[in-house]
Amino acid sequence: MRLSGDPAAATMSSSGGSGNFLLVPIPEYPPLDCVPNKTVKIVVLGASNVGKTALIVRFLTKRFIGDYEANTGALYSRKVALDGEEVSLQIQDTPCVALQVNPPDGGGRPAHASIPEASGSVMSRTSDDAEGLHCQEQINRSIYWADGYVLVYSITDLHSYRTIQPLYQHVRRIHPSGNIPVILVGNKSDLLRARQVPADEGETLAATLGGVYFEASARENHEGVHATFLHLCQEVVRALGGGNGEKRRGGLHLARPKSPNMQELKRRFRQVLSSKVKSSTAL
Ligand SMILES: Nc1nc2c(ncn2[C@@H]2O[C@H](COP(=O)(O)OP(=O)(O)OP(=O)(O)O)[C@@H](O)[C@H]2O)c(=O)[nH]1
Repeated sequence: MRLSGDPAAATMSSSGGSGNFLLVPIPEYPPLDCVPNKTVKIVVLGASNVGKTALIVRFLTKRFIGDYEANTGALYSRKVALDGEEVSLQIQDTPCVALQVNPPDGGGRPAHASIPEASGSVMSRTSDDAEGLHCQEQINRSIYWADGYVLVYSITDLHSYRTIQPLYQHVRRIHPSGNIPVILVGNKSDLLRARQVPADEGETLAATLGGVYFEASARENHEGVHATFLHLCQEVVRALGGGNGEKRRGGLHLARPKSPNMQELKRRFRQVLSSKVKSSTAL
């Protein structure tokens, strides 16, 4: 990935929030700028707090930003050079999905999946399906829209790992047929001492999903995150019938960003300057 220059981090006072916030520009291309009929649409899915946003920010800016406002599901559009071809990459961040642990007597909410019907009928606000997965309507729409899927769990959170299988089943209910490129990411690999999910469990699960497993750390390592998104983009282009099948050299390079839309940034990222930093400067 090549970013022209290093996006300047800007510190701005928040409107309505408290204190200063560090904003990292994520340059955007308005969708109409997208390269016609060469668009790769990716959605990043997973339980709460696994690092979905951090992975996207690391991929797009090469930086790790520790804290964000609650994930509301932003869409990022970038032009990228993929194996020598220019494509428009759209990455949809999503709010967390929750695995409801249904009471043993099978009580709890009716098991139904509000999946977009071919007729486009309105779906219920949320959907609970047989595995007790709780998805907001916007997540179902993102699943419906996307060509490729990044399923994320944290290696430090067994529950987030257990969410992956029902989440994949849910994706399959929305896309019952065809090849849906999927990668499984075990994030926070820098927290080895807090590991709850062995790497081979991730490998095994990825194999059952028909995808590839990547262990990554949005905090520590840009290359690993880049390789993750590169692999999925190549799989999506192959699945969409682009290229002639074999993996070509060239990799993935982000095009020169336009000037960031700071108003847009205000809506996307905020990082409360950590009290540690303040107290250390106060010493
Ligand atoms: N140590 C470590 N912490 C990480 C890593 N990635 C994310 N985090 C932290 O995990 C927390 C959640 O990161 P987010 O990117 O907001 O996770 P999310 O999945 O978008 O969270 P939701 O808003 O709950 O959906 C933040 O405090 C991050 O700083 C990582 O690779 N290593």
